[in-house]
Amino acid sequence: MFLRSALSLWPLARNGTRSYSSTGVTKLVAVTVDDQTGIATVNLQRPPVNSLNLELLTELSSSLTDLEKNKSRGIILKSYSDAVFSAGIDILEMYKCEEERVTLFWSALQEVWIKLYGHFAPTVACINGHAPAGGCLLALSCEYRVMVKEKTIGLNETKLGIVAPQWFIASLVNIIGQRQSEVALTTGKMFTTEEALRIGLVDEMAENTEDAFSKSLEFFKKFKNISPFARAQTKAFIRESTIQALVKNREKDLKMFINEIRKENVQKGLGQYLESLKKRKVS
Ligand SMILES: CCCCCCCCCCCC/C=C/CC(=O)SCCNC(=O)CCNC(=O)[C@H](O)C(C)(C)COP(=O)(O)OP(=O)(O)OC[C@H]1O[C@@H](n2cnc3c(N)ncnc32)[C@H](O)[C@@H]1OP(=O)(O)O
Repeated sequence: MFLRSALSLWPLARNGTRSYSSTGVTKLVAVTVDDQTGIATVNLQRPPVNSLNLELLTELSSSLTDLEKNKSRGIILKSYSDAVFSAGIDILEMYKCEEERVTLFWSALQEVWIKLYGHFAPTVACINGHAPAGGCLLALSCEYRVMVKEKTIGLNETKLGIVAPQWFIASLVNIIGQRQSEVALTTGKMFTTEEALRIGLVDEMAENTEDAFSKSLEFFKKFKNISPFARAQTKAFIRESTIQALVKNREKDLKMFINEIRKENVQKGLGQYLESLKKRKVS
């Protein structure tokens, strides 16, 4: 009953889904809520590779707030593209960046992670494309991961000459354990879907996006006979210490980020990495 009235805030589309965007105009994040199940699909749509810039993160953050307020029954996070789930942080947010913008940018990333990692309803990452670094972080924040075959995922920060912050690391350790994380992080390992499945970094492999989406929907059925309150509170207890570690240190984490990326050698490395991405395209 409550769900129905909450969902009525969203305009109903002909196919039984309600669409909305946090800004009133669908832009970088499109949310549709299935009228029957109350499950929201959050589609990242920033071509070409869904790299995470301030605007995308701001929209994602307000979409997550709206879903929390509207008591969504669950979230499926996916990409508009069948090639890339998210290329991670937009390198241009870190390369030759202005202090004011980079402060807003990193704060928005922290905010998204806190909201997604701690979202009360079940969350699934439908990883229908490559998911390096920040893209992997978004997937790790969800409770369940379904990944399309022959894609790649991982926290490859060291390959860019940067260090993954503690909360990135904790998100990985909580899923694959300390030993596997240490090897993966220090080597900047990008796992194929098959490898990721083998070490438990993802939970299921899918043939294609459609299959991944339908497997993502199946996940919610596990909670058919479980009290939503008991489920949500258990999740909160399990995730609380990881979330609090960042919440209590947001300012310190922000300063560390700004300090780190402004280093001359880091800026040089980021510049070279950007160049290599462009060259890779030509060859
Ligand atoms: C004491 C010290 C303590 C320290 C504490 C910590 C302090 C903080 C440290 C900082 C941490 C910062 C964390 C960062 C995490 C990140 O997310 S960094 C980003 C990492 N991302 C990547 O490495 C992905 C790079 N991209 C790719 O590998 C590929 O693009 C792809 C596999 C995703 C897709 O391949 P394909 O479909 O072939 O597309 P492309 O032709 O490669 O790309 C199209 C287009 O997009 C541009 N692009 C790709 N990725 C990015 C990106 N991340 N940012 C910006 N732009 C990107 C690419 O250059 C192409 O552009 P053009 O069309 O050529 O203009």
